[in-house]
Amino acid sequence: MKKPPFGVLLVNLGTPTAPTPKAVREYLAEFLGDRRVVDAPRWLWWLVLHGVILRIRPRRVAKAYASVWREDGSPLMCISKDQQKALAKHLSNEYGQDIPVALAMTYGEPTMEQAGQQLRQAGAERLVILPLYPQNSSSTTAAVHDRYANALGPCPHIPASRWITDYHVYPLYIQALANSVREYWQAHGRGDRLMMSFHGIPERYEKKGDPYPRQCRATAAALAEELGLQDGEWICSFQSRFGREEWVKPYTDHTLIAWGKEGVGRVDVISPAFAADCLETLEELEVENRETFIHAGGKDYHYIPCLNDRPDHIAMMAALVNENAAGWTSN
Ligand SMILES: C=CC1=C(C)c2cc3[nH]c(cc4nc(cc5[nH]c(cc1n2)c(C)c5CCC(=O)O)C(CCC(=O)O)=C4C)c(C)c3C=C
Ligand SMILES: [Fe+2]
Ligand SMILES: [Fe+2]
Repeated sequence: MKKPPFGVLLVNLGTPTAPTPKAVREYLAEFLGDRRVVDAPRWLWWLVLHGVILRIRPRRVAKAYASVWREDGSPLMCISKDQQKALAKHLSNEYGQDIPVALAMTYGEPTMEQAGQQLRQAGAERLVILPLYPQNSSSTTAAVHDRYANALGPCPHIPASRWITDYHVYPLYIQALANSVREYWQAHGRGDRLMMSFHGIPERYEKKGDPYPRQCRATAAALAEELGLQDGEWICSFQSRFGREEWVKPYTDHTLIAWGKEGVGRVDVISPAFAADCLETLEELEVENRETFIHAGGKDYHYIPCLNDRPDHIAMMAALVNENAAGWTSN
């Protein structure tokens, strides 16, 4: 077998194995136990997490997962596997030989160790690591970095590796987003306003230097420009608050309430922080926030899906990988 010039490690967040309180509890324990996600003092946070949050939240969140669960599993997992297969096919066609692409999740399975073993078995000695987070955050991208470093802990020979820390204004990313919005408008007509709703983080994290909110605002501005939108026709907002402290603003739900009261007729919503549809888009954005807007007096609410395995999204990933694999194209 001809050795591949490199392998690709795709990484996303992870998701429960089943839409049940038990599986959600296990998932949240690992996710929320990561100090990159919640930076509170360990002993205090451990008490709150295990003593309060993991006793209450899993039941409610499991119901939300059940409402979006697919026959083949959690949407985030199913779509990530589709992306992995499509990227492997795309790159293998380009190179005329198999380019191994492994999928790892930061929390749960497949683990970084499992993905690493798969890449080793395929003969990959150099890796391009692509965390599927367009914007770089300590709570996501840095957590991938920690897990990757930990997984390499026992390795006597670490592979050459190149990191894609973010692609928040990468032209092919912005173009793929714009294509999906234009196609949606062609099929369903166009709303009065376009809301670009990103997963939030605590305001405090931004003050400590987390580049994520700034990069979200830059993605939104670049997409607005690509679509030729004027000020007042679009907004960059933040969703999915967790806990009691202030998160980055403006909040998606508060904005929708204000717009509903103001008499905005139709709003179109896209979420350019997510490479794949997941609980936060399919339940929170598509269902909960629709109700919020309509209840406040809004008339019509349209959710535009994530890029998922759209060919222009996969082509964008391939281009990013190729740029980072420069000089590695032969054995
Ligand atoms: C876009 C990237 C994400 C950032 C940044 C992010 C920060 C962040 N998230 C939490 C807490 C939760 N997030 C939850 C779900 C969730 N978060 C992301 C992505 C980002 N999170 C995704 C893709 C998902 C969905 C996973 C799925 O299975 O579909 C959840 C779980 C759901 C719930 O209990 O409400 C929590 C909790 C924090 C605290 C944080 C930054 C500090
Ligand atoms: Fe999150
Ligand atoms: Fe949520």
